[in-house]
Amino acid sequence: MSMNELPRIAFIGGGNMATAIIQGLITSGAQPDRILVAEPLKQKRQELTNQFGVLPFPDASTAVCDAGVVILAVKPAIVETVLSQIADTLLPNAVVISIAAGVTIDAMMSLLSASQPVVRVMPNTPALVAAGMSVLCPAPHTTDAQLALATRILDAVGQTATVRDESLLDAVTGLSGSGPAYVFLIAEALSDAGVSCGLPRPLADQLAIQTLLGSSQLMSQTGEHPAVLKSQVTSPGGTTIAGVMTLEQSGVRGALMQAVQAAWKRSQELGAR
Ligand SMILES: NC(=O)C1=CN([C@@H]2O[C@H](COP(=O)(O)OP(=O)(O)OC[C@H]3O[C@@H](n4cnc5c(N)ncnc54)[C@H](OP(=O)(O)O)[C@@H]3O)[C@@H](O)[C@H]2O)C=CC1
Ligand SMILES: O=C(O)[C@@H]1CCC=N1
Repeated sequence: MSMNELPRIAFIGGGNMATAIIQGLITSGAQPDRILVAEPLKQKRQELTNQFGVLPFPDASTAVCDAGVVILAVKPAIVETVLSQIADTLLPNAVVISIAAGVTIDAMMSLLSASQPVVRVMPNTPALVAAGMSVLCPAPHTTDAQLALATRILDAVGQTATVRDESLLDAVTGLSGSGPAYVFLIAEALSDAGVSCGLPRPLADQLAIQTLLGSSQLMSQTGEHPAVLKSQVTSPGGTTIAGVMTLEQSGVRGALMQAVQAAWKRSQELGAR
């Protein structure tokens, strides 16, 4: 299926994640006039239309009436309100994709007809530059073809993986969903460190960002384990092992593990509400 053959896609909510996915779809060749966006804020609707040529709607129920895919990209707390708004106008075969953290398939199904295809997805913001990571979990009654359609949409903005055990999505949220924030925090800290050692800020920013990017590409392209690549940087008695030792002494590994676990638990709490 080429991008031009995708069904009409309605986004409910035109915020950060919706913008990232829309950008990826259009870059991959999707037709802007087959993408509909329901967004209450007039200025945001206008910006999306001006930037991408997508069709703007002030309310969700009109946007979904002839959409084959509906992507729920609103805050978790209002997913159920939106589902109640669209339940009557949704096409029976429209694939409902929710990217909301912690909103379970059961919670969604309680507001939809029992045969409505549903896929829950956890994406991340690098989708904006087609380097996202999205993990999909289909509802048990969703067909392979419907899952393949959802996968195709998310493939446009980066890599995809599928899990069948929905509870794993909380861990996915803690790692790849929230993970970009941890990486940005690390980049900021590395740049600050460079400045503290006398580097001008623009150069420190460039070094921090390119070091993270280059190291990620090296891991991804060689397929080598991070521990092997780390050992290639650490010369015996050299500079790197001195830096690594202070990171170990400050418990950086434990801190990162605790961060992922805290986000995992928060996702479980959101799902239990
Ligand atoms: N940001 C991220 O990194 C990730 C986010 N997610 C999930 O994606 C979802 C969206 O997050 P994000 O894009 O960051 O949030 P945003 O706040 O940027 O986007 C949500 C948008 O929905 C709009 N909205 C509110 N009510 C309605 C409604 N009734 N109908 C249509 N649109 C409405 C909001 O408008 P207004 O501003 O006027 O309220 C806002 O523009 C969340 O559920 C989050 O859990 C998942 C993975 C990663
Ligand atoms: O912080 C959040 O709740 C959302 C979900 C994952 C990333 N952002």
